[in-house]
Amino acid sequence: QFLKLQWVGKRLPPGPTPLPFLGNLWTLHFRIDRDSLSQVQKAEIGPYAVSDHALIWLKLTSHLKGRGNWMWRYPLELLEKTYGKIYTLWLGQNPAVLVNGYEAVRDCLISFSDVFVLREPNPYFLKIFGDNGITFSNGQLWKHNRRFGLMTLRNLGLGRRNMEVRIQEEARYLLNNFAAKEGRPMNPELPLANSVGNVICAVVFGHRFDTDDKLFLRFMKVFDMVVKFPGTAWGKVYDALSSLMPLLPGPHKKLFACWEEVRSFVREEIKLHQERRVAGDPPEDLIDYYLDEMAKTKDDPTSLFNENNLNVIVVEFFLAGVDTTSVTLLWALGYMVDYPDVQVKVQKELDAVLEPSEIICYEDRKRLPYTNAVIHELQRFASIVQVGVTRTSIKDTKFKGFFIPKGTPLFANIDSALIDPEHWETPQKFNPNHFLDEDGNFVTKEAFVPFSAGLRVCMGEQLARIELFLFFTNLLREFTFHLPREEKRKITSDYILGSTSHPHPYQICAVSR
Ligand code: HEM
Repeated sequence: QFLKLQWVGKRLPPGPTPLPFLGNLWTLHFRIDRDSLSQVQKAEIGPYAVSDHALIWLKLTSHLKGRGNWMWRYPLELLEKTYGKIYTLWLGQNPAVLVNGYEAVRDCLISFSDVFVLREPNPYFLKIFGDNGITFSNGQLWKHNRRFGLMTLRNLGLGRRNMEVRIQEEARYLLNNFAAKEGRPMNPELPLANSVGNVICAVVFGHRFDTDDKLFLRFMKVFDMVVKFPGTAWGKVYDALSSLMPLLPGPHKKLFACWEEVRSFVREEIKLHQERRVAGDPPEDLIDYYLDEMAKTKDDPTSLFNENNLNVIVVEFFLAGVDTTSVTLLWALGYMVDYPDVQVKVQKELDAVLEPSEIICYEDRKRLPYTNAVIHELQRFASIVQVGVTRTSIKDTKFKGFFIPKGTPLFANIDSALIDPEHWETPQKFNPNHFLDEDGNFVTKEAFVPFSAGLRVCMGEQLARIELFLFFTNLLREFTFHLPREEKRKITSDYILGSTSHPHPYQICAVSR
């Protein structure tokens, strides 16, 4: 096996020598630490948990103690020093190429966009989604579904009841929810997830749910479970032994029942839309748009519009759009508590520019350069998707002088671009000045790529940006956030590394201003 690894490795970019079975886990400072394992299992996991082997190992290495923040960056930085910006890591018995630094990441995602465009099939999501949807599909179907998704998001951004208006409404519900706590300590995680979940409900179903609606709460809870599963030890066993697992008892059986519940919730919504829909009425949400396309192409045997595909696309919008955005907001409140001077400065700007009862619009970001810079900086620094989502090469490829065989998993390390010292003055420090010029004007930065780039760039980027801006500004205008009196810790100094990195659960007080 050792010789086999050596032989296969010869064709790939350089990297540390892999050991049989373990590959390069030792290089990643891997050790099985009971604490880490249980934290990983408990971790809230977002859309990209899947079975990305690298993420699993990175997760396990992330809780090593004694080196301060951003543990997993450290071994990757060491590897970069030894092997350069592009190297191979053996994650167990599977090789993966890591591409580091903004320039190489950009070339990989943009110049080679049509080459590194495939997603690796994943047993867990393959079983649930089959060949449908956007995030895990490839080829013609991916293009077709992505085009439909983008067109729908664009259309929903227009008109009187557009997405911005819906988010403004949702922000008001969130403010009421926080205000009801009257400054007592609370964990903001669930209210944030429910609000962001309701924005996706507005996009796909055309309506929101009361946050005490039992059906909605059950949906969010079951959904949370199915999303978390791939990050658990059992989830990893499932992916490793996927052909055997259907024959064996275990928690995965329960999980697939949960998936069925999620899908039947969505099926019910589709049915309601079908019953209610009057031909010729303007479509109001993603399901309406899709049903119209299905009706238009019903006599075309080659049409890719079908109900199963619709169901998966709807589920994927929750999968990709809830955890990512709500976790970013969770970090946002954590940074405001940890950096009270930044919080005060944001509030001063909001007070100076906006009337107290003025409805905040996304356009207002242009009048609020400091606040806008803070939102960008916290996205950069929180770096929630870490190394990014795996791609594979569509063909044998020469990339920056290295041979990448067809089908090799590859990570364009987004995090390495977000902390590239060539592009950021103080890459390892939370510093809103990264996005301000000397006169305090907001400046964009090309290395700011939290949504990735190229053909597979995040489809919900615009929606997420509007959500982050409106939720953040509304919350900061209304409340001052601080730790409960008896607590002294820093919220943002540590994190749980799931598929998105989360702060450890925390309690804060939202005191009305
Ligand atoms: C702060 C929030 C968000 C962040 C940081 C984020 C980040 C990302 C990243 C890094 C990718 C992978 C792109 C690649 O493969 O290179 C991605 C893909 C995707 N995102 Fe987001 N995302 C966010 C919110 C959303 C929202 C709100 C939606 C809802 C519509 C969404 C929908 C998607 C979809 C459908 C994909 C798959 C695209 C494809 O494979 O073609 N995301 N996102």
